[in-house]
Amino acid sequence: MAAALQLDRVSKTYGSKGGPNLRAVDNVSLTIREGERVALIGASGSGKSTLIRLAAGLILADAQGGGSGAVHAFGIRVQENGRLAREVRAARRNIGLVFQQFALSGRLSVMTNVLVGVLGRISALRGTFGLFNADEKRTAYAALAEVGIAQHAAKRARELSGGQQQRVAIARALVQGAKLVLADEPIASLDPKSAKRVMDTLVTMSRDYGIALVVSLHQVDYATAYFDRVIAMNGGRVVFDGPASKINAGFLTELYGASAEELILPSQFAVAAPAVTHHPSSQPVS
Ligand SMILES: Nc1ncnc2c1ncn2[C@@H]1O[C@H](COP(=O)(O)OP(=O)(O)OP(=O)(O)O)[C@@H](O)[C@H]1O
Repeated sequence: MAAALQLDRVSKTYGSKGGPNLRAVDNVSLTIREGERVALIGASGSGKSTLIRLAAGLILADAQGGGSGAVHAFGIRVQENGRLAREVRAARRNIGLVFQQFALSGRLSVMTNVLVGVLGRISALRGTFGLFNADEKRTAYAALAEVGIAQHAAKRARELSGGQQQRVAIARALVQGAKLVLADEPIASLDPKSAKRVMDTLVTMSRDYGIALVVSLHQVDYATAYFDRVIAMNGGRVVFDGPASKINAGFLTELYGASAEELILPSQFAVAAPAVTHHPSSQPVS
């Protein structure tokens, strides 16, 4: 069975005017299995966002030759050796993105934003003119109901709160039929209650539909509350990849020194247990 995501010796170097180049991701190899849920943690600037963008083929890895810099999703090549793969569109069809920036089109309705998830499957012409059929609309509405915001379907996306917008992005990934969801700091800048709802929704979706999930998180407390496997990055490298149960304050200080502090929530913000519902009879909404 092909891995949901496979990275082979992937690096990304950013040039800076007058200064030294910065290696944001340094020779990372990792495998995420189908249906697996993984939290990606690390202090600010450790390379989490860059890694997620590389995985989605939104940015190109360094060209180093020798089969390095290869990214595959479900066995389909996304990029290799600093070039996007010819089959990248097919690979992306399986990948849902839940990103804070460029997530939604604020002036379009919530419903239309979710319908964008269908675009991978319908003709470009029909998509351009927004000609979605009744079946597609029903599917999109069902996905919005699934993430608990069907009542906002007709509103413009920008009228929704940050947490609601993240749930629209999750509904879009469901409609898309994504088998892997990459979420880049989906709860950054959300209040604790909204953050919990977004995390609950992501994990419920993953459990119910067997969707692999990679979530970058600033706060380790969410990583340990919601995930079995944690990948920790520092200076562009993977410094830990293992069970969440190993992560505690002492271990984080070993990994990050003083910057461990920014990863640990003050106790008044302790993360409540996940409210993850399981519907064994659920059918994919797509
Ligand atoms: N487009 C870019 N050009 C130049 N440098 C960049 C670019 N994007 C990221 N970097 C640098 O690469 C490093 C890794 O950044 P990245 O955003 O991946 O880290 P992060 O772990 O996601 O951080 P945060 O938690 O603050 O989002 C940082 O030093 C950052 O300044």
